[in-house]
Amino acid sequence: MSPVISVTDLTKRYRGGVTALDRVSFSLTENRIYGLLGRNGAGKTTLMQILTAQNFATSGEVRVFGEHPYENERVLARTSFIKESQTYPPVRVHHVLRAASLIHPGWDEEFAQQLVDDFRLPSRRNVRKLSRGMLSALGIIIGLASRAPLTFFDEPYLGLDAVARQIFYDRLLADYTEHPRTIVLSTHLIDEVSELIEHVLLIDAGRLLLDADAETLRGQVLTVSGPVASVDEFARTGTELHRVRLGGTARATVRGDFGPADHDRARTLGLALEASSLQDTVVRLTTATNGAAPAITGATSKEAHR
Ligand SMILES: Nc1ncnc2c1ncn2[C@@H]1O[C@H](COP(=O)(O)OP(=O)(O)OP(=O)(O)O)[C@@H](O)[C@H]1O
Repeated sequence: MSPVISVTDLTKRYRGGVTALDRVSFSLTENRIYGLLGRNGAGKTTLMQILTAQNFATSGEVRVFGEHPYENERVLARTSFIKESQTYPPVRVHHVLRAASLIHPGWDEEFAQQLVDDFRLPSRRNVRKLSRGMLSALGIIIGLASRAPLTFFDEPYLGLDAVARQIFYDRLLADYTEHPRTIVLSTHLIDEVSELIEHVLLIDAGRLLLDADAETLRGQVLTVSGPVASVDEFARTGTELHRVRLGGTARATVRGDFGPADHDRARTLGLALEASSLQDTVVRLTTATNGAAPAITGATSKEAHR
């Protein structure tokens, strides 16, 4: 099966010397939900802009549906990109939705109307008069109802309240289950989307730090706590990412190819053990060695140290 996206050695340098992307390589398979994660300025938006032909690479190869995306109607018609702070012409909401329906061949009008109701969007109001959260809801409705085979959401929920964000997650998951497609979701609200994400891409300072199946990753990063000597011993079986010490006890986040035998050993050592949350893993990996933590790449638990 050919990948939906294939990126090889992608580098983007902006004028002024910022390297936003530094030899990034990965591929995305169809019908998965990808989480594109990373700190502010990591390079996420730049990457999505290049993949949707809204920005140019300095070097490297990008293929979307096997083709170059630039000025490529075949590719762009199958792609939807919902940006943070998306702007619209000053027309009524239903006119914006009508325009979106004409651009996207997979548009589902009934679904769009249902989402308008769900988000309580005033469809006869001019978009200039929408609140910040309502504008975000409009982008989300377009992103979902377009049912594009490849959909990017770049921090789509600026100003959106917790209830509306939950509606977004619920509708996204339900619709994705019925109409599988490739979704790339960039967000800082990692805890909120951790159940949604099937595969994680973590970018830090322009470099791909993590390319891993979310379920596999859950077993690879563990937090152990107990007597310092036991924590020391357990930590030697992997890479220690973080440690907090409290008197004679310690709590450490350790990354490794752990299996049932390691869990048993932790118990024998008198340690409490839990899987690290995705948010914790991302925080620890991007701070472990001042952003220079070893990369974990590949859909399996194989690690590639660079
Ligand atoms: N047009 C530009 N000219 C110069 N530098 C830019 C430009 N656009 C982005 N950058 C820089 O490139 C780097 C990556 O920016 P980018 O917007 O891709 O990050 P991001 O991961 O999306 O960040 P955030 O999570 O804050 O939205 C940053 O250092 C940013 O300042």
